[in-house]
Amino acid sequence: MSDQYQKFKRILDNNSKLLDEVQEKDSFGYRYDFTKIINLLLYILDHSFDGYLLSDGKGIVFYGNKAVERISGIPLKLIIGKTSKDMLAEGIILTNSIKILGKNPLSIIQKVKTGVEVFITSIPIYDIQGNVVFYIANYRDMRELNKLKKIVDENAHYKLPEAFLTELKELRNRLLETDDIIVRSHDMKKTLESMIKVSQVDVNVLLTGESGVGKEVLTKLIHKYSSRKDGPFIQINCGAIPESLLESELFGYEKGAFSGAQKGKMGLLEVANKGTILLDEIGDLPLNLQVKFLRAIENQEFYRLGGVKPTKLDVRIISATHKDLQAMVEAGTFRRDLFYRLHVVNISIPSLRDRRDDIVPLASHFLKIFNKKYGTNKIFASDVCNALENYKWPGNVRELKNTIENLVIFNEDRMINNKCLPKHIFQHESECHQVTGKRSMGLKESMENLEKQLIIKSLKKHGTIRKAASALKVNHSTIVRKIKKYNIGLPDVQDD
Ligand SMILES: Nc1ncnc2c1ncn2[C@@H]1O[C@H](COP(=O)(O)OP(=O)(O)OP(=O)(O)O)[C@@H](O)[C@H]1O
Repeated sequence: MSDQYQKFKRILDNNSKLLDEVQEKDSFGYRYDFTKIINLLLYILDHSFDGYLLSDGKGIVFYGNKAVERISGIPLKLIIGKTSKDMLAEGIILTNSIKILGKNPLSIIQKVKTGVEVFITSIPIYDIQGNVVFYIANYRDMRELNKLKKIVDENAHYKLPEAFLTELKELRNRLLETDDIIVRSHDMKKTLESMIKVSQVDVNVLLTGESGVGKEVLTKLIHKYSSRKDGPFIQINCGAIPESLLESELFGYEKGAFSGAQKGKMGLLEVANKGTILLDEIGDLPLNLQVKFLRAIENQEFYRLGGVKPTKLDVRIISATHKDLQAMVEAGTFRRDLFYRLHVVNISIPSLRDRRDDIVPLASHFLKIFNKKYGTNKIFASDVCNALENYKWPGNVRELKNTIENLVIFNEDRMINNKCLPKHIFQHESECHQVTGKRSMGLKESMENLEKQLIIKSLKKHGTIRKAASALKVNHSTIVRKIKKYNIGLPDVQDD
């Protein structure tokens, strides 16, 4: 104690005069005056670069440090004594932040009346009965975070200090959480890094990936973190609109351009001016429109149907497809010149079966969403995770989302176990798939997967760990160790 105290004293002696006021010496050593210690803590908070807001269990702010004022540009006297609801009503904050006063830590981006965007992480503090007694909200300036990101992007070729990169990644993860996008697998993290990088450069992007992998949600992310974020985000599915309407939808038309055109109409390329347009299913764009579109990109302008005055094209084009455009080019069904215009950067989003580490976090995320939507409180049994991870998910994240919604709606019991899952989920399960699946697993990972599957099967078949161990011709302790290693759930198995 006294060593620690001396160390603390030395640091403070060098930095401030406060310590003399904090301590009161008695005959046994040092006694502390807690009022003074709290003052010391507040002194430290006031000299912190990050902002801190403390509110009571009802969300009424009782303390804010100087950095909150510096970051938000709002005087503290307008904040202290108020809840976020009061601040929203008074126009001090422009986005509703009530959800940060929940039972769990949460991060949000909040816009305040000075126009500044603040990244807030709120952490509830509990008493021993589990009631929230107060909240600590950590304030960070989005401009600072974006500056940090820019430095990293611009200096990607230099080796930056590890701690700096770790912090940046952590911030990116937290930003993602505010966007409700779940990314845990290594491959998807890499894809996301490319997305964030490309969001900073105003180039056309071609996103490839099977249906339901998340092309649309990730396109919105590119738009949101780009310099066009204040412009519109427009989306059109080229495959869903009849060919006869697609041209006027994209390019617009002038009055009298065709019978029935009593008034002129803007096309989506014009509506998206200064923003981003997502052309989904670009492989379905008919050849005649491919020509017109190419011309628009090359000339940076286009004509409405029946129009004689050109309209400026100032949009970032993100095209998405689950088709093999390169093969279509070779087959002559997609123009090569347009392909190269759209494909300045190509980002390929892996199928869900090739990023199995994302499956359970996504399933838990959707369970939370649908529990909230339907007012339920369903939970997964541990065996469900294995089944979900082993299924091929041909419809990718969309199929997983629909499956979880169905389970929440139709499952009678609170606990969702393997028996509740649709039968087809088990039809694809086989060790062979584990070893020869499309994702290129290393030999070690493939062997481990196979080992895990064999243990699960043997446990299911024999019902006890000892019998399963005997069937697999290994010791009981080996199976126990591997159950732990692979996190295998044991609802119906006895530890004999
Ligand atoms: N990483 C993710 N985190 C959370 N939700 C996701 C994620 N990826 C996809 N989703 C959800 O899955 C569904 C399908 O995603 P999305 O529409 O982006 O796929 P897509 O690749 O554009 O599909 P399509 O090619 O059929 O248009 C959406 O409801 C989306 O919100």
